[in-house]
Amino acid sequence: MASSSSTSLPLHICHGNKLTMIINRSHAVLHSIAISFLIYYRTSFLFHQPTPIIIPWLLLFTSELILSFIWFLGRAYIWRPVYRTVFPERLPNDDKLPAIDVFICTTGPDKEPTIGVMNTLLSAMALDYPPDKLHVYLSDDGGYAITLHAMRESWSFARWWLPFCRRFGIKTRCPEAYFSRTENRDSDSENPHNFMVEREKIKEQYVLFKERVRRAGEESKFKDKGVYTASDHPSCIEMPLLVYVSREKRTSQFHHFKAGAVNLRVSAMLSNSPYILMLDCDMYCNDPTSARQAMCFHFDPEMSPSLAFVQFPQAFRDIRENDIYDSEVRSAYTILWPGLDGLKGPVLSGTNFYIKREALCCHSIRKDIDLRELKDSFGPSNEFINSLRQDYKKPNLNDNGEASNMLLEEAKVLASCSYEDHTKWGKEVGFLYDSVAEDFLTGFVMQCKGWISAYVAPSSSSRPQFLGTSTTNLNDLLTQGIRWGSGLVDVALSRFSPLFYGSSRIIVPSSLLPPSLVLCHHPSSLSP
Ligand SMILES: O=c1ccn([C@@H]2O[C@H](COP(=O)(O)OP(=O)(O)O[C@H]3O[C@H](CO)[C@@H](O)[C@H](O)[C@H]3O)[C@@H](O)[C@H]2O)c(=O)[nH]1
Ligand SMILES: [Mn+2]
Repeated sequence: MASSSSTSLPLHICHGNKLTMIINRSHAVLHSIAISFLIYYRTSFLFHQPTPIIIPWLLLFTSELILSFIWFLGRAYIWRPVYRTVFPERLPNDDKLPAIDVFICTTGPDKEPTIGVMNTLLSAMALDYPPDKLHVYLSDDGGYAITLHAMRESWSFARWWLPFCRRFGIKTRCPEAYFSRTENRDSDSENPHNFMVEREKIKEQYVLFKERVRRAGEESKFKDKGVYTASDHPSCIEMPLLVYVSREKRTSQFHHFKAGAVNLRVSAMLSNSPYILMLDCDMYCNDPTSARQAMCFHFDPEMSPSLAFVQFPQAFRDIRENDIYDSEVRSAYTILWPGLDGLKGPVLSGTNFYIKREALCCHSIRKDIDLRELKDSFGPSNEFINSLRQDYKKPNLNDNGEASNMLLEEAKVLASCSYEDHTKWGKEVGFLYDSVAEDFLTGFVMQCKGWISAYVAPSSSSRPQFLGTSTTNLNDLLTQGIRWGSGLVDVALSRFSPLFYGSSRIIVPSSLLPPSLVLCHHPSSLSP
């Protein structure tokens, strides 16, 4: 529980449901007794009655033991489920809030429609947070000219959209979602006529913006990437506030998918905010107060020193009524994550989390640390190493919010694909490369190193903090399932295998969490 600096009232409270806990634990005890009897029965049969059917009997017993072990690991989830309530209105004044860098990742317009990505971008720019403390980076992993062009268009449209949202207290700050709603009672404006006139004006601008982006997408200069392709292009950076980043990609160098695309170095050069919000390009900010909700934990003097990230659930807006494939992954966000939150916190879930930059860069830089040692970890850039030494507090921008040409040149060097050679990026620093499930692996290693996390689900009366699109057809679902499964197998077989790596450092039952995630949540991932 945290107290705001101005009052003694807590910024957040954590409550568990005692009755659920008692029922869960009693059930676990009863079930364990039943399993013990079963094991006793099988063992005594094996010792006392040697029969010709010994092989099937042994096979059956082995499978029962494996299933019991998986069941045992899964108990960690229900051992101590907790729920959080936040009080963002008790945060200190805006001038005391820390800056936030928002990272939105996209791979290309073929799979991820440009206008959808721009909507996510606009919703992030419109977060209810001091505008000078919000920096939005679009990481375009394909390096598409159309994405950069659409981003410039979004910048122009944002000049209409952001003041409108702030003036009328609009809650749905993703323009597409806002204008496609029929009722539009989102504002409690005192002057409804004025509001409606203004709304129509903005809607007109939005339609024009969409049309310009659509037309540009059809132009050959944007369709044709010239000599470059999505996996072979140089780096490119545009700014300010809204920053376009496309890291360099070469076919000769492995790119490590999203983990490689999330470029912490470029943002350290420009804004260097102490907190980072990660977003998938199809996941927009549905509640503008999420940043302040996260700050309720990061401002907690007791929790903050070891708190790596605050995770929000993934909610989806395209779930069909029957959801036959469970695209909503409901059990994860309603049962498992609150269960993990009662222990050491939820696992990193790829998107919708506010993370401390320091947790991703491993450690704060001690003043006495050797420069050579720093360069071995972070690469040769002196500018980048200086940014670490500034303790993540001083943005490198001038009074107009602009970066010098020299800084932009340095940022390009940092975005090059060879910069990471012979450094610890991806091995110990940043998002880890050992698995395609970079989120799970990075979060798990962080927790092994002593960091904790918190989970904030929306209350029944409030709106989901983030809304996105899910996989609704079997083909996409299988592709995603295979990627997640193989990502977890990568982890299970890597030097970070949870069966060995975390166990000695995390106390039981927390140590059971990662292996239980692999075994219970994705048991298929262990099958060949
Ligand atoms: O090479 C890549 C691949 C993906 N992405 C981006 O990563 C995000 C997630 O990719 P997606 O293909 O949509 O994966 P999902 O399975 O929907 O995503 C879940 O699983 C991923 C791990 O497999 C996490 O990274 C995601 O945050 C999590 O939401 C998207 O914004 C992509 O644009 C890249 O930038 N580069
Ligand atoms: Mn996705």
